[in-house]
Amino acid sequence: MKELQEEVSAVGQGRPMILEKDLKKMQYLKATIKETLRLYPPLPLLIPREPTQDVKLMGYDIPMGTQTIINAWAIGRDPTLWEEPEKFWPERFLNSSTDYKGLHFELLPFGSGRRGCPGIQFAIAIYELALANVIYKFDLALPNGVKGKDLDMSETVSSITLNKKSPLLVMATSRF
Ligand code: HEM
Repeated sequence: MKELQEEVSAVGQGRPMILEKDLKKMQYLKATIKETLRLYPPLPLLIPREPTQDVKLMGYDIPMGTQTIINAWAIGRDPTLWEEPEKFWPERFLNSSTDYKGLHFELLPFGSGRRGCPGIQFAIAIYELALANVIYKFDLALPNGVKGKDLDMSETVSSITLNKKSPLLVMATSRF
């Protein structure tokens, strides 16, 4: 959080708002969003697919028409793909070309291929702009002396989306 706020403050320089043109200077913000999407993909099982022909994949025979589910949540936490996969560690993306646009199969929050998410650019622009401005304008703290390490980060799936099991309570104090 400290690194994120320092980066956003350095770019904002006391101006009233962070604008879209500022975002390209915020590498830590982008890494933080990637790390969040790795650990908590909003559609953890993407959308089911059916192969249009018989496929042999990694030794498995998948007949045409089989409902196939891709577990992006599990891929994002696979210890053969990620160092310390359970750790929230945005720095892993700072000097890495890995992104979520569907070409790096270890990070698939928006799926991949011709049925991949067409809303990706819009979603990312909104995520970046909203997060940058919240962090820029407010100091955030947990209420009642709760420490970050004690926060309940357990998850649940309702319908097809991933949700936090218990609500996140945060105190926001205006910075200026
Ligand atoms: C953080 C936000 C979002 C996430 C994580 C997300 C994720 C996904 C995923 C995983 C898929 C299935 C891809 C696949 O099976 O390969 C999908 C499909 C889709 N998304 Fe998104 N999405 C987001 C935002 C949006 C937005 C903002 C829009 C529209 C403005 C959108 C429109 C669609 C549509 C229309 C499809 C179906 C594409 C098709 O079947 O051809 N999504 N999305």
